[in-house]
Amino acid sequence: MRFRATATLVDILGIGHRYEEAFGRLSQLLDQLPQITNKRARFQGLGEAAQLLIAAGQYDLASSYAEQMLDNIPAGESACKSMYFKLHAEFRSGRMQVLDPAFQTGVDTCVKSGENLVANAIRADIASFDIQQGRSAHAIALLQTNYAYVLRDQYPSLTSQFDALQAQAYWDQGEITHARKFAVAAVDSAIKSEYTEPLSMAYELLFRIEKQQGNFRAALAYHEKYLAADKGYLNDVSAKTLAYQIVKQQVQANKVEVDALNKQNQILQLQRALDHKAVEASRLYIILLLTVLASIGLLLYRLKRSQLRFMGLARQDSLTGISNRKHFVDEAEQALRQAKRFTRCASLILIDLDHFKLVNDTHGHAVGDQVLKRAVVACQKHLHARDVFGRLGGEEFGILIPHCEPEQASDRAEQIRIAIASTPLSEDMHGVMISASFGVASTDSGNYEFLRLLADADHALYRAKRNGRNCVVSGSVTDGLVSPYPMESSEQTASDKVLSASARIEPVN
Ligand SMILES: Nc1nc2c(ncn2[C@@H]2O[C@H](COP(=O)(O)OP(=O)(O)OP(=O)(O)O)[C@@H](O)[C@H]2O)c(=O)[nH]1
Repeated sequence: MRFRATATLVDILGIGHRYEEAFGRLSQLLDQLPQITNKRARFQGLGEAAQLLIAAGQYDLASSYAEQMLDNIPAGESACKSMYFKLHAEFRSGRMQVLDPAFQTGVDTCVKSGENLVANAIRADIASFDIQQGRSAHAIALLQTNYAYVLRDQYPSLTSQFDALQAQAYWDQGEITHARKFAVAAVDSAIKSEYTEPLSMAYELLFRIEKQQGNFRAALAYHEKYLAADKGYLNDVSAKTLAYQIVKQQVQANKVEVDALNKQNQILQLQRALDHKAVEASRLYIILLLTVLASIGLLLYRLKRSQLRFMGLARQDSLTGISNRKHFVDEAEQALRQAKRFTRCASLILIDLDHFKLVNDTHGHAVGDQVLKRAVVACQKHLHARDVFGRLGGEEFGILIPHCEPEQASDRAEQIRIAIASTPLSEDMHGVMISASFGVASTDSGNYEFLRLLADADHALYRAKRNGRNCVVSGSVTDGLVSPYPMESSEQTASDKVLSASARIEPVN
């Protein structure tokens, strides 16, 4: 509906000589045309385009629109109008050398469809071409034959055209009376408010007729009217052509502007895409970086874990899982330093399993290992949180108890002794006797040196062995480093073993 309304508007604006607006609307109409599928609407729009473009002298363009009309004629319409636009464009182009038979076909088509007005418009072009070609008699015959129908239709521009053409043809034939009659008729039938081609033709003929007849006053009057009509007509033609060119330029300028905007838009889109890509790239870079960092973190974590595991293994006794000798000594020394700082008493219990060699020899090394483990479990049941417990070597163990007076230490040792002696045994350990001897020493004398304390406990332990084993003996530094009991040459005390791994303390005589 909008398309058809615009087409009608183009027609009205053209009739009203508002050519610039008409071409502006026509441009909109032609822009919409590709989207229009309705045949009737397309036919109407194409017809308006062809008609207005012929008026502006754009014959080739008009012809192409007329051909589009011919290609798709809607139901209820004939090819008559489309053919007329095409033929009229061809004739007005001035390129026609001989009369195209299509003109007669056009006339026949229009007559057949009952569109006599259009048929006569085509006949007017044929007659005009005949006059141009010097076949004025033929033109008169054609115009005369159809003149009655033209008069009946009362379409001023066509009537005026028929009159002017007959006047011209009769003039060419030398029939002045008829020429004058039709020239006057052309002036009378012309649209009064407009300067048209037939009006200009008619005034020119009248001027020539009067001049030829010697009526110079009348000739001058017609000449003036001819000049005015011709000028008016040419102005109108120029106005149409100019309007067409102005609108064409505007449309082109708009297109260039739209193209520029589109290009700008494309650049912006490309820029946005590039930004997006850059963000994506940096995001990938960050992900890559994070992955590398995570891998490094994981590697460090694994390294740390295995380091800790190795450190733990390095500190552990592999059979019993408790601290080994070195770690025990380190921990015990640290606990003694603490005790010294707060001048609190600390005690060391040395434990040595009794006749362990005999267990190994009698029941085998595996049973010996079991006994060691069970003895450790028995000890652990009586340990407190701050106690430092470790295996000093072979079947010897040490417990350093911080904040512990000698009496308390002896009591704790006694509890552990009972626990070891009453260790439950499994079936494969049948006949094994487990017991341990205990040597206890304390820092109550104010000496916090680990080796000295170890030596004291060692001597107490030695006495416990001498006392018959499976008992607790408490000793002190006052007992001296020299054992009151003679030691078998093969026997080596726990302190000897520790000293052999660190600084040896020479006995004081
Ligand atoms: N099964 C086993 N035996 C060990 C282990 N470490 C040391 N031994 C043995 O422990 C025994 C210690 O024997 P000795 O030093 O003579 O002491 P003992 O037989 O307990 O005698 P007393 O200490 O005087 O009661 C040796 O036979 C060592 O081979 C071990 O990890 N497992």
